[in-house]
Amino acid sequence: MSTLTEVEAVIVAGGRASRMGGVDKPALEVGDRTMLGTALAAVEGCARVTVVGPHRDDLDPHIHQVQESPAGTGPVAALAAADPTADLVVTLAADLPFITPGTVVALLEALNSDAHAEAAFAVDTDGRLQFLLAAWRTPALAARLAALGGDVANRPMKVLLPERHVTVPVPETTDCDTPADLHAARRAHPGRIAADPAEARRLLRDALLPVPSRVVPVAEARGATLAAALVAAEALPPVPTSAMDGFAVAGDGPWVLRTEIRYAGDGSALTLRDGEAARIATGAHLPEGATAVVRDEFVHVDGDRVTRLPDAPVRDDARRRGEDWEPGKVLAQAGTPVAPAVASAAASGEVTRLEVRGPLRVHIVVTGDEIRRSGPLRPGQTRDSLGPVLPDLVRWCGAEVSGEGHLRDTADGFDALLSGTRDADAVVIVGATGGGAADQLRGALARAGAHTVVERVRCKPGGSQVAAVLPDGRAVLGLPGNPVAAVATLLVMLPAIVDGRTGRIPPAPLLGPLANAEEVAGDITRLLPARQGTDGRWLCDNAVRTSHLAGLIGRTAVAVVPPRAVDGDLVELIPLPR
Ligand SMILES: Nc1nc2c(c(=O)[nH]1)N[C@H]1C(S)=C(S)[C@@H](COP(=O)(O)OP(=O)(O)OC[C@H]3O[C@@H](n4cnc5c(N)ncnc54)[C@H](O)[C@@H]3O)O[C@H]1N2
Ligand code: MOO
Repeated sequence: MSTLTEVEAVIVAGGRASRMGGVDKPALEVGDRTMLGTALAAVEGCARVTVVGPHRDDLDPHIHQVQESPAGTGPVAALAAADPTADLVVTLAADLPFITPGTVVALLEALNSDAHAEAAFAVDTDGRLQFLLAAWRTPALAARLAALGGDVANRPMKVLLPERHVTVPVPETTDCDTPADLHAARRAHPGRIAADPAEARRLLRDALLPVPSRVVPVAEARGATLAAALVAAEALPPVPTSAMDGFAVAGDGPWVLRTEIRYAGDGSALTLRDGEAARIATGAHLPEGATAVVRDEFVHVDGDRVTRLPDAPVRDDARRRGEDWEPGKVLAQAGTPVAPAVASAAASGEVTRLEVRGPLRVHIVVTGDEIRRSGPLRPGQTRDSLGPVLPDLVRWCGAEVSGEGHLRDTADGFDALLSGTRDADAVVIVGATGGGAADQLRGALARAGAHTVVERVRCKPGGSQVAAVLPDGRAVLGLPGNPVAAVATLLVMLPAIVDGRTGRIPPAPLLGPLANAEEVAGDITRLLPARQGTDGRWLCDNAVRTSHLAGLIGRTAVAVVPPRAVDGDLVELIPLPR
């Protein structure tokens, strides 16, 4: 067979996947790399590799990048844009998480084994032809494209099918078109031990698919994430307005004072003729004919005569229509949380409804036969010191509580929990990450068809946490039972679930310099209660009892202290609720 050095590869990696909430499908991770990364690995060694789609800054510079025109017009347009020149070309999609270099070799061998064949196509286990997973004689592909006479946009791949072709059974053809496909592909890969909390967050965020968006009145959007940009519907100000208490004037002055006074909220008709002035209040709309506003401090009024003071600066104290923005101005991009400023800017821009995802609805469960919420403790029981405060912590992370419960340590109970909380977007389970209880949680996750994203994290406390995704997209976060570990893990991980499921752009972490790093840093990342000293540096508590939250009293944040940190290092600070 030919060596790969005579072969080009074209990877079709376009557009936003509409069936997956508009995510960038080639960038989704399955296993330990993106699906585009899997495609690139499969064609490594080819003479030239072309990726067709939106430009990706993170690709190796030797990879050729082109975009079909217009963008998003399908695979035929993408192949036309790639324009390969080597004798042979391998084409593949960027949503095939199981293809390998062997898949590519099998296609090329099949093509070479039949001198008359113009192309070799993969067929899946059901015998269906995979048009994009193919090897072509490049002139044959060029001829098929030329025969379309430039009409390549949004054409089905079958228009390229040459009469003389061979097929190759390829078991790795499973593609990822829907969330269910993606979920099934990911389940085939084991969960990971994350190197630190930052990696755990990234893995979880990337494994989650956004919930469907909805259009709601602004007041109902608080706490959600914008799914579409907030675009001003009206100019601000919509009409010329006075910025000061003073006089609306027409012309250069001096002016004759009209008896009418222009108050804010006054919409009556008033027209100034050249040489006239009228008293006006801050926020009032300018009368017709007004050329400027002069504030009280800059004029002298004598009867009905108004003159500008000789040393007063000549300045217009009016706000002009559109001075702040014109209609169509993007006030906040998609992915922005609907915080008070966003809701307020929507009001200023005359926008009454927003397209949003979320707020994230979280179902909270504490587990453990020994845990008791209220009433006197019986022998063997432990007071539930987490259940009463978890709702506050969940809301602090920017989510809503859709339900709460206490679960006994039985397999049935865990199964019922996972199948019965479908109105939630995420399930937070406390105290089932280690020992026997963990088997209940992991067993129930396996029976429910979950994909475990994070199996453990290299950090202390919180190392035993589990994060998984259920087939319907719900996130499951298993928090360690020790209360300090549970709180630290929740504060680190729940915001990542909000990001992943609502499409929120991850907020930049809050950073601060450490005061006593050398005392508290260990071999793995530590999550420690911290407070700010008078010199502005952050002091961490080294010896923290994890069985109660009293150690968090008077502390402002949980510091994420990386291994071998030194004094003065900037570290992430996760604010604690006040
Ligand atoms: N042999 C080992 N045992 C444990 C290890 C270990 O590495 N080897 N790790 C310890 C650490 S660290 C943690 S954290 C816990 C994690 O265990 P689970 O997530 O399964 O949690 P539980 O065993 O159910 O509970 C641990 C601890 O916390 C108390 N707890 C649980 N829920 C509450 C609540 N709502 N309010 C107050 N206290 C709660 C529970 O009674 C236990 O004392 O495993 C350690 N063991
Ligand atoms: O895993 Mo435990 O969470 O270290 O405290």
